[in-house]
Amino acid sequence: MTLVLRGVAKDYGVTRVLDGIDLSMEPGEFVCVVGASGSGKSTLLSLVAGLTPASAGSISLGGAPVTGPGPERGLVFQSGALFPFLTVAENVAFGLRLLPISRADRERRVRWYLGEVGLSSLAGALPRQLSGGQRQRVAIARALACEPAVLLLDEPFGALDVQTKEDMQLFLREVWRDTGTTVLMVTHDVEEAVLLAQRVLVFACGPGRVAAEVPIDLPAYRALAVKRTSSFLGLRATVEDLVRSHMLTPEREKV
Ligand SMILES: Nc1ncnc2c1ncn2[C@@H]1O[C@H](COP(=O)(O)OP(=O)(O)OP(=O)(O)O)[C@@H](O)[C@H]1O
Repeated sequence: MTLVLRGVAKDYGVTRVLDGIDLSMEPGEFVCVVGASGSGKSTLLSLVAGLTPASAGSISLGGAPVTGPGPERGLVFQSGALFPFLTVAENVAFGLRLLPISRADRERRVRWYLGEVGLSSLAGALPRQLSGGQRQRVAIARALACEPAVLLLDEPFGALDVQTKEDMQLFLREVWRDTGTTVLMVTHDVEEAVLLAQRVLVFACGPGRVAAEVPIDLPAYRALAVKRTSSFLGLRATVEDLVRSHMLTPEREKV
């Protein structure tokens, strides 16, 4: 399903925080959004998730307008936000209760996606018994279990240590290739964006908008060693420079 945003804007009170967002994502694409704090990156995800309505413009998925949350769009936040009193398997099964599928199919999906994120042996554990990386894996499995056309990720690895973060980045690329789901991911981390995405959108502030788009023409298979190649370092520098040059609000730029 193609995700299309046309002229999307968002106002909070009298403040326009996003303006003129045009974006089209083909099925199976991986796009990362980077940019200054407050440039509206999370707001963009909330709009696509249907958690809040756009003030102008249109958002559609597979030709159908987005008017609220739906199982075809899975959302994962930085904190994972698991239900603390449900086991890992129950957390993964949670969203499936809303889908018109049989109990056997539900159980099959929970088993499959727990296997996919490497947590089958922890199916009966509670979230507090898991590490931060394991909790994020459960959150991703929970979103994937609904087999969404689009996976929306908001800084999913922002709270993890460097080593765990790298493991999760490689894991996410694998899951993306296995499932063919479309991924729209917000991150502060330019290196992460260049490692994961097929193209990177750079947001600017005041109001939030797409200031630049950088295609990431690295090989489809990316091991961590790709980070040491000259093409990776060049792309990272390009995106970093763009982020920096669009950090200032127009008012500050005049000073
Ligand atoms: N519910 C809300 N009510 C009022 N203003 C809001 C609300 N949510 C976000 N904003 C404002 O909208 C702007 C964009 O916020 P948003 O969280 O989308 O930015 P961001 O780029 O994701 O920032 P960060 O990188 O710091 O997470 C900010 O100025 C923020 O204060």
